[in-house]
Amino acid sequence: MGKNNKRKRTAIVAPPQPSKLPTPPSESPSGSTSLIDSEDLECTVNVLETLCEFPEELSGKEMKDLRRRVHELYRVMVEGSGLGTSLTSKISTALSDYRFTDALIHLFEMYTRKLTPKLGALQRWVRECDATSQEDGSPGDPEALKCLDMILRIANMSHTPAVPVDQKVLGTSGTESSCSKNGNVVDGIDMGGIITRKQIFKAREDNEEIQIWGLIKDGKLFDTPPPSPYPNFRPVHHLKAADRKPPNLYDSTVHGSSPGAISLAPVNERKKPTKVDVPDVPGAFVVLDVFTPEECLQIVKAAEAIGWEKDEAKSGSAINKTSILAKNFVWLSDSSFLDHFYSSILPFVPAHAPISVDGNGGGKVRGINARFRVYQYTENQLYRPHIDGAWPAAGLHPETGEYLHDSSPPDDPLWSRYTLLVYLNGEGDIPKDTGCTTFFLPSDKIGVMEAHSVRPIQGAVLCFPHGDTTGSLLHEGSAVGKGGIKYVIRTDLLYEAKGFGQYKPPASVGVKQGGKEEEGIGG
Ligand SMILES: O=C(O)CCC(=O)C(=O)O
Ligand SMILES: [Fe+2]
Repeated sequence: MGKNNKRKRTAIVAPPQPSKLPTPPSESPSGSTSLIDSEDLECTVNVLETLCEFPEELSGKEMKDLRRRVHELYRVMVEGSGLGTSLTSKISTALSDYRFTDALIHLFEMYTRKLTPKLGALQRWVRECDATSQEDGSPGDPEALKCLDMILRIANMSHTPAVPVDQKVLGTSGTESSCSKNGNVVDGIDMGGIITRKQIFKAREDNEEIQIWGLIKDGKLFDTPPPSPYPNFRPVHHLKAADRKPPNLYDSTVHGSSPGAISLAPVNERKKPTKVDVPDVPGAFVVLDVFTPEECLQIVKAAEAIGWEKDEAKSGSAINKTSILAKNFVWLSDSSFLDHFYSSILPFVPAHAPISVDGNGGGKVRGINARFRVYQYTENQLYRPHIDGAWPAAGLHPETGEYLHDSSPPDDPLWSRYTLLVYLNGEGDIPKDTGCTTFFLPSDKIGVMEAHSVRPIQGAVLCFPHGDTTGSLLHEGSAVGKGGIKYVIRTDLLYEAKGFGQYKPPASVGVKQGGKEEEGIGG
C-alpha cells in the first residue's frame, strides 16, 4: 500500500467519531438483519486494515479502548457467536437434526481453529452421533462416523499412529479380529473407509475361568433357591422412575453390602495381580487376577438373586441415544471388598490424577467409588459409544446411614479420573470376538478411526482415563454375540480434588454439583 493510502486511512482514525447508538435491526437486501450501516462498516474495515499493516499505530493511549474492543471481538469470533450462534451449539443442533454434513463442516472449522469444547459438549455430540456398530457388528452410519472421527480429533485425544497390518499384538487371539463384526474382519482392514479394526487385545490366553452362563443355563447357579432377602445385602436407596435424573422408565435401587458379603480367597490362594498395557490405546491397561473366578461367581449370584433392573431414559433424542442396552444391578460395595480391590490395583494405577484440558488435576489417588454398576448384557446388547464422565465418591452418611451420591466431606472432596471395568466372565460365556470393550482413536488419516477392542477376561480390571481430562477415551461396550452373556462391573478410581482445580463435571453432563441423588448421564 502506498503512503497516500496510509495517510488517507489513518486520517479516518484521527477525528473521533461521535459515538452512535446502534439503530434497530433493519432488513438487508440478503434478508439478514444488520445493526451496522454500510458507511460505518466500510470505515471500520479501513481502520482495521490500516492497523494490520501498521500495528505500531495501536500502541498509543488513545487506542486503549479500540484495543480492548478488538480483543473482545476476537473472543466472540473465536467462539463463533459472531456468526449467529456459537459453533458448539450449531454442531449440537446439526447433529441432533441428523444433518451430518452440516455438522461436519462446523466440526472441521472447530478443528482447524483449534478450539476445544467442554466435556459436556463432547459427550452430547458423541451421543447425538449415535455411530454405534449395528447389532450384526457392521459399522454404524458412515456420515455419523465421519463426524465422530472429527469430534475425536477436536477432543485432542492422544493420537496413535496406525499399526502396520501385519504387526502382531501381544496376547491377541489370532488373525481374525472384530469385536463387533462376528469374526468376519481381519486386522487392519478398512471397514468402509471409516473404521480400521485392529486385532483384538487379549491380556492373557487360556485364562482359568468359571463359565457362569453354563451354570445358569443348566439351572446350577444355586444348589437351593437363594434366600430372600439375600444375605449381607440390603437396599440402601430407592428412586422412583420419574424422580430419576433424567427421568427413566424404571425405578432404581442401590443395594449395600456388609463386609464378608463376598467371601475373598486368602492371599496364599490367589495369583499376584499383574499389569498389561493395552497396545496403542494410550492410558488404558488391564490388571489381571484382581478377583478369582469364584469371587466373580459370587458377585453374579448376588445380582441374579436380588434382581436386575432395566435402564431406559424416558424421552429426548440425546437421552435415548445414551441408552445402555443392558440390565444393571447397582451395588454400594462394603469396605472389606473395596480394600481388597484398591490394594490389588494400587501398585499399577497413576499415583496422581492426569491434568485436565483446562490445566486442573494432579491430586493424589485415594480410593475406589463404592457405587458399582454391575451390567448384564445378553445377545446383541451393547453400550453405545460414549466418553465416561467423572463421579464423586458415593457412600453412606456415617451417622444417619443415608445414601449420599457425594459422601466425601466438603474439605476433602474426591472425584474420579479413571474408569474401572471389572470383567466377571469371559471366554466361555461371550462368543468369540464379541462383547469387547472397544476404544475408538483417530488414525493418521482424517475421516478414518481405529477401533481397538479389549476382550473381557474373568477377574481382570480394565482401567482408562475419563472425565474432563486430556486423554479421555471414546469407547463402546460392543454387542454380545449369539447366545452369549457378559457380566461387568463399572466403577471409578477417585483422586483428591481439593486444591487441584475444578474436578466436577460441567452441569451439562447431568450431574448437579455435590448433589445427593443425581445420577448423571454419559457414563
Ligand atoms: O461393557 C463395557 O465393556 C463397557 C462399559 C462402559 O463403557 C461403562 O460402563 O462406562
Ligand atoms: Fe464407559
